[in-house]
Amino acid sequence: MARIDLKSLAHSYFPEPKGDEDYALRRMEHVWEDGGAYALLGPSGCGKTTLLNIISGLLTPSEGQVLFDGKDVTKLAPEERNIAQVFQFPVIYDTMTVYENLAFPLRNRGVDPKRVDERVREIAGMLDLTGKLKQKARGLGADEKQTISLGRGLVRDDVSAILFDEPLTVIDPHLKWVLRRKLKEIHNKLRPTMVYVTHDQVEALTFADKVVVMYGGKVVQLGTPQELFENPAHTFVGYFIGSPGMNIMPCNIDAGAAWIDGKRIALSDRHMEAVSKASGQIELGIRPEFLRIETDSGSEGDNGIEVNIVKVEDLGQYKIATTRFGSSEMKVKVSEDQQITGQSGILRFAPEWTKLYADSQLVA
Ligand SMILES: Nc1ncnc2c1ncn2[C@@H]1O[C@H](COP(=O)(O)OP(=O)(O)OP(=O)(O)O)[C@@H](O)[C@H]1O
Repeated sequence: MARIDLKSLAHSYFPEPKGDEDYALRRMEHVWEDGGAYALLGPSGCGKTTLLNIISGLLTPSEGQVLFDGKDVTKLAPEERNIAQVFQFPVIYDTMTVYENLAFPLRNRGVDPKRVDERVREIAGMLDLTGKLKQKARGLGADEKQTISLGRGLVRDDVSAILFDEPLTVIDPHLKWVLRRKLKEIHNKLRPTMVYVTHDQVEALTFADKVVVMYGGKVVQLGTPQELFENPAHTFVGYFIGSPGMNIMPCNIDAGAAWIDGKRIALSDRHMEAVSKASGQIELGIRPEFLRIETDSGSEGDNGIEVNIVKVEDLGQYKIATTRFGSSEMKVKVSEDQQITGQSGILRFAPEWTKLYADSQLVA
């Protein structure tokens, strides 16, 4: 498997791009480690497929290079790149058995029959296809056919990378969950370099060691699921990751505090120092998990503000309280055993989890 380097990579579908807005992919510089499981995550139109197609060779980037283990593959066609690909819909031969389908990528390259047999049985075992090896693919359901496609993608152990383009779209929700876990297990066992495109954060966060979050043609953060949760580098990552997403609101900075709708939220020296060097629109962000609501007694103090509680949704293992002050709203994740009485309370901010953004970029 290979390390993938994206060097000064950018792509515009226009022959003469005039500005940033003409780029489907804005300039990026990344190293994706050999044996890593990467998810490309982002909303429709953010450039995921463009990036995947550049890595697979279906598309030649208008700028920059793609290297596999240091070798420049930018101009090579997909078949010259030694990669495996799994698409949204099954790519299998209906007239072949499941065994033959799984064996195909290996036989096609003249792999020794004994090795073919070992490998087919190993992958079939991992994907629960062993009992179906002798069946023709034609009679199988869409889920099973797509599972075979995954198997065909995984069966070679000599590819530089395995690229998955929303591979679980056609799979029913329960099996989706099972296959996601299986892909993760297979990755842990075989350590191929995997790149997995999805717009589903749960899929990305359960599958990947590193998630590449894309927005508006840019990689806005590349990090572990924990990093994306704890330290969103961009307000989009705050919104997009988490359920509900981060509370993010414009604020003014003055006298050692952030001011939102006339309410004062004390900031640390670290916040103040970083924000003093920043310019642009300043926003405060805090995840619902790092806010507390007190409804019994207490006063605002340094890290609390008085709020109205406008809604409490009980989601079983926890509740989400929607609080309002002035025209601002913040959501709070509350444990299932906390009783919320009354219609007002004190909303408390954990200072270490209070983030400041300048023009959407994290500053502290
Ligand atoms: N062949 C093309 N010609 C011109 N513009 C294109 C082409 N393919 C994609 N685009 C544009 O490039 C941008 C990125 O598209 P891309 O398909 O890479 O996004 P995506 O994140 O994969 O979206 P989706 O999840 O909907 O597939 C979009 O603005 C899209 O309209």
